[in-house]
Amino acid sequence: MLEIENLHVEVGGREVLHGISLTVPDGQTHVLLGPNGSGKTTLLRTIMGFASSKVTSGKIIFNGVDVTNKPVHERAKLGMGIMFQRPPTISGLKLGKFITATNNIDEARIPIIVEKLHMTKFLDRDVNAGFSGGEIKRSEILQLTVQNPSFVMLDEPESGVDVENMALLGNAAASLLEKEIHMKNRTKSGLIITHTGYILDYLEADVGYVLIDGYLQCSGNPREILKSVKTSGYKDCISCRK
Ligand SMILES: Nc1ncnc2c1ncn2[C@@H]1O[C@H](COP(=O)(O)OP(=O)(O)OP(=O)(O)O)[C@@H](O)[C@H]1O
Repeated sequence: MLEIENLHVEVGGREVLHGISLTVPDGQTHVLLGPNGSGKTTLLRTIMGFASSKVTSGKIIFNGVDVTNKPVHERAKLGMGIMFQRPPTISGLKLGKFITATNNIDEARIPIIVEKLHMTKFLDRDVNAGFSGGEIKRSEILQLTVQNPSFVMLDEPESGVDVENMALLGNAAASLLEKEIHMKNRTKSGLIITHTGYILDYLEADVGYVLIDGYLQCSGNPREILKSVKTSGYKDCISCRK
């Protein structure tokens, strides 16, 4: 579904990603780990097409289409969606109106999903205005669920989320990624940034990567990578790079 070829990206006049290549096949979910500031969010924002990320060389191919120079809204139309780490507040736009405008699912399902995510009382509030950390994450996964993208990017879905909200969020993400059906029948794929790996309690991931200083250092079984990082931090990955 997604192929990234030798991607070099500058942010604020400095190269942050130095030749990233990866492929996420149909039906698979990959996770991205790495220390703070290593370029994980930049990679997701570049895939989504935000102008702040300047691609200086390399390609992003989505379902066979070269999207490297396409704007965000065209990538969204093609089926890409992102859950932000720190989404903006949108003053003057009610959440209820927003999800109706961006809806790509059977309308009858919306109230059920809203209820499941405990978001009913937020529908008449401006998007993210005064929402708590956990409420923002539920709002984000609600927006993504109704947008119904085929390529789902989640940027640190766990941060600031309590145990009960984590279950709501994790189950919603699993459902969005069609984890209840066999991989070969899925129409969805995903790329998830995680520091803690809590999201893996709710959905299986197929491949994990470690990004260090803008280089994809290694890839492999996500749980094994996470275990190693939890035991010895990123020092082995860093020494591996030197
Ligand atoms: N607009 C900008 N101008 C200058 N530098 C930037 C800008 N945006 C991001 N950066 C820098 O790019 C680097 C990568 O940032 P990024 O947010 O991608 O890291 P990350 O791996 O997602 O970190 P974290 O785990 O802390 O969220 C950081 O050093 C950051 O300060």
